[in-house]
Amino acid sequence: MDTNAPLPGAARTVLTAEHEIFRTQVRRFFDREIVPFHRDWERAGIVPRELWRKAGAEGLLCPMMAEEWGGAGADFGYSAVITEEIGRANATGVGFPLHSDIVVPYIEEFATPARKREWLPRMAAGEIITAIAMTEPGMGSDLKAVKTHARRDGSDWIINGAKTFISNGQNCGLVIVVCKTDPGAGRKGISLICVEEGTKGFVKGRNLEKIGLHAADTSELFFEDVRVPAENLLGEENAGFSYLIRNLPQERLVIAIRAAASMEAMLQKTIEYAKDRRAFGQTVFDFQHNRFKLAELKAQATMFRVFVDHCLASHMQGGLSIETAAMAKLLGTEMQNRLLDDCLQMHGGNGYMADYEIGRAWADARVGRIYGGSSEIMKEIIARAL
Ligand SMILES: Cc1cc2nc3c(=O)[nH]c(=O)nc-3n(C[C@H](O)[C@H](O)[C@H](O)COP(=O)(O)OP(=O)(O)OC[C@H]3O[C@@H](n4cnc5c(N)ncnc54)[C@H](O)[C@@H]3O)c2cc1C
Repeated sequence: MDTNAPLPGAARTVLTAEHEIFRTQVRRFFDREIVPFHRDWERAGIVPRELWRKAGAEGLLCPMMAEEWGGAGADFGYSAVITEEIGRANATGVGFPLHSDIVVPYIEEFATPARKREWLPRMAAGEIITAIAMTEPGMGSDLKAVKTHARRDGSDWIINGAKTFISNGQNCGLVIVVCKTDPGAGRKGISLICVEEGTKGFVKGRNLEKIGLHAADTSELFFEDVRVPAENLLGEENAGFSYLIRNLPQERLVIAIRAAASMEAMLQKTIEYAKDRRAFGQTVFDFQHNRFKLAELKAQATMFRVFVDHCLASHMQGGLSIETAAMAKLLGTEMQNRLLDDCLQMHGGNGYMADYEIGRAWADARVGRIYGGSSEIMKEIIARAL
């Protein structure tokens, strides 16, 4: 069965044959370099940096980056393929989309030419892994309440503050720090400033213990009188909030795309499991209750695939609105949580065992309703546009 088809027997129209050729290459890389090791990385709490360099050499990082900086100058469809393969393989520790589709685009758009020359080729090669630090111990959803502060001192910025829950936080070679640069100005007093690993006063705290996403490094980060050159500022001073808002639809679409792929893959595995597992003299699939449940799940996943492909097409044409991206994230992650719970149930006790993919996917999916803007914040965004 072709799990990439949105409707039985119908090919997806949003991606081209070239995208699908790329998928074959990505899948081969995943099967060779990621799938056999992901359980070990879950135990270690981190993915090795070496994987990033291999992915860079294979052209799997920053596909959209302009060729002059070391990228492929490709469209977002190529990024979508990588995200889908992460969802399909349940390789949730692999933070490529955060790096390629969320953090690096800020650098490519807003860094000075000298900084772009210095950083971007190394980011495409996987030599510099990136993170973005918005959330703080006392603040997450209400971004304008950020406390981390940066002040100008001659030709430098001096940053003080603490961040938490930062993805790629242990592995990052560079982090974009969301700072207050005009504390009295609310959202109009926020700037984005890059801090490199090894800068004096920049300390990586604990790799946080989570209930899922065990292979992903998620960290506290501390900034104590961290001095960075003025040119580490991205774009204009105090314009950071507007840059963040502009790029959020892509971040939310990435989460929705991964949810769609995860639902399809885990549903397919559950169907196979139910057809194989026997109880009361028949297969689990033979019970009408279970066949009806699987039929419902298939219908829901199919409906979401059509919507998310519509969003993907809109985004590739430059027309995905903030509220439509919020709808995709809200619907996708909420549906994914329900669907994976039903799939886990159909696995019985095996579903609760970490050796089975479904249990891990179920735990990993929970965060989708929280990060990248929680489900409640998505509803706020959608409601504002009503
Ligand atoms: C695994 C993981 C990885 C993460 N990665 C990153 C990262 O790389 N970078 C980063 O900066 N952050 C990251 N985060 C943080 C994440 O974005 C925040 O946790 C999220 O935005 C919610 O913020 P909060 O935790 O402070 O919750 P709060 O803002 O304290 O919210 C608590 C509850 O109140 C609800 N709530 C808040 N405001 C409203 C409202 N207006 N209306 C209704 N309900 C509301 C929320 O929906 C939530 O249910 C990560 C988090 C996790 C768990």
